[in-house]
Amino acid sequence: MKAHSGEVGVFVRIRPTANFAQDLIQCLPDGQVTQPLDTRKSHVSSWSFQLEGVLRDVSQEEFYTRVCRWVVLGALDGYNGTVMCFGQTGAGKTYTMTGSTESYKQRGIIPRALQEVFQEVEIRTEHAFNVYLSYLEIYNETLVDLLSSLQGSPRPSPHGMLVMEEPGRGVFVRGLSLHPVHSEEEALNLLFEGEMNRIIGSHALNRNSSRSHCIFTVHIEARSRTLTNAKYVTSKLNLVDLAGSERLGKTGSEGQMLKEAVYINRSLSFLEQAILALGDHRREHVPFRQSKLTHALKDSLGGNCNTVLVANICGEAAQIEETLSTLRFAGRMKCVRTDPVVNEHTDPALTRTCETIHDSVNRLESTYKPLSEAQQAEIHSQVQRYLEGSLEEINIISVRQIQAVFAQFKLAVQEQEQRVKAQLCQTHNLVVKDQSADTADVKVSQYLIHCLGT
Ligand SMILES: Nc1ncnc2c1ncn2[C@@H]1O[C@H](COP(=O)(O)OP(=O)(O)OP(=O)(O)O)[C@@H](O)[C@H]1O
Repeated sequence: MKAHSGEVGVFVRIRPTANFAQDLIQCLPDGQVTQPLDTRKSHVSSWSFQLEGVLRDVSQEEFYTRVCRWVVLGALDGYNGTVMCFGQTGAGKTYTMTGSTESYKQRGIIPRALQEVFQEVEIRTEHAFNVYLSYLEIYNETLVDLLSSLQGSPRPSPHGMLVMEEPGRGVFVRGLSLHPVHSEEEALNLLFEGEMNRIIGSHALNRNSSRSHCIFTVHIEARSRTLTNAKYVTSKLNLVDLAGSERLGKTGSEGQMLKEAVYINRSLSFLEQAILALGDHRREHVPFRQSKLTHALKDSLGGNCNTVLVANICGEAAQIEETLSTLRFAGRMKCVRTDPVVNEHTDPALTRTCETIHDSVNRLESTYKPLSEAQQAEIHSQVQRYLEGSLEEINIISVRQIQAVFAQFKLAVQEQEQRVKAQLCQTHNLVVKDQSADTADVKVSQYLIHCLGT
């Protein structure tokens, strides 16, 4: 079940209810929602939403395979990916994203994605992968690093954490720790560490209600082991568990919980405004900076990203208002366009190394190329001037030239020999003819001829 390219994939997951048979909101696979007759308060009893699919009574494994797997595999190919769970409190967002601790079979999207990533790293041997994790919590408009307690985490910045944007790097959180992981086990340990640090509260609709938005990010970098170019790809896989919207009357939140609920509802409303603007192609401005959540998710909602929204709803008729509100949000998300492209980069250090190697290979090649006539004449001239003393150094840039210079020297020595021999022969003849010449001169000439190998 893969969303069409250029569209956000929107899926509905219905939390199973105890009164499944009579109490269920009818939610058909094509996005039709109907309300049971006896709970109708108005005459509108049927709504229609454009969605990828409605999943009811599916196992965690099937849900992951049908909805998320393609986004995870895309991240290994260099595409950014986002899977985000949205819905009212208690609808099953954390169950979907992290899973239940009750059994291994009930593990959610994050542990399954980590397993998939490391299985693929083993299989894709032609690439060297670097995997890093970060875990961000947004609680009451404050950014919290859920992994800051781990060894090796940077000391918290005195200026606090901040959502920032840089060309080429996109959106990132300054001060958020990034942890290298080399195996599924190591990654799961970090996930559990972060889970322990999350802020959980208890209210009428959920005993373990997340009081914050959480963004678990898998950062992937892949370099080819076979190609010696400086290109490499990176991606960010954002797995987002949003805090649940809540009707304050229904949850009965008070005090700190009430304050949290107000922050949660306000930030979700800003998220909805950003989604509305993203889906309206006539609007030039998208209000991402209204909240920390929308700012942190700026490059993860649409644009260069494979995006999936999971709309978690409760099956009970009593939750119809909240369900419709969630489905309206899901419908708006469907209007958001995406344009995923592989994040390819060039390593400047490696580029320089490659250029140096390339230059050396070129020089080595040119070094063994035969010399042209002009080059040979130039070397001949340089050697002559060097021998005469008018040139101090011979300009040599290749092995071929060295060979040519030696050849010229050999020639010069041979010519010199010829000249000496000729001179000596002349002198010898003179000596033979001129009996009056000094015998000592003759001996010197004979000695020289012997030395020169005649
Ligand atoms: N598909 C499901 N199958 C079985 N149990 C589920 C399912 N969905 C949710 N639950 C159970 O329902 C309860 C509430 O779910 P969960 O905590 O995931 O909701 P939530 O949407 O994250 O709520 P909140 O926004 O308050 O954090 C949990 O006990 C969870 O195990």
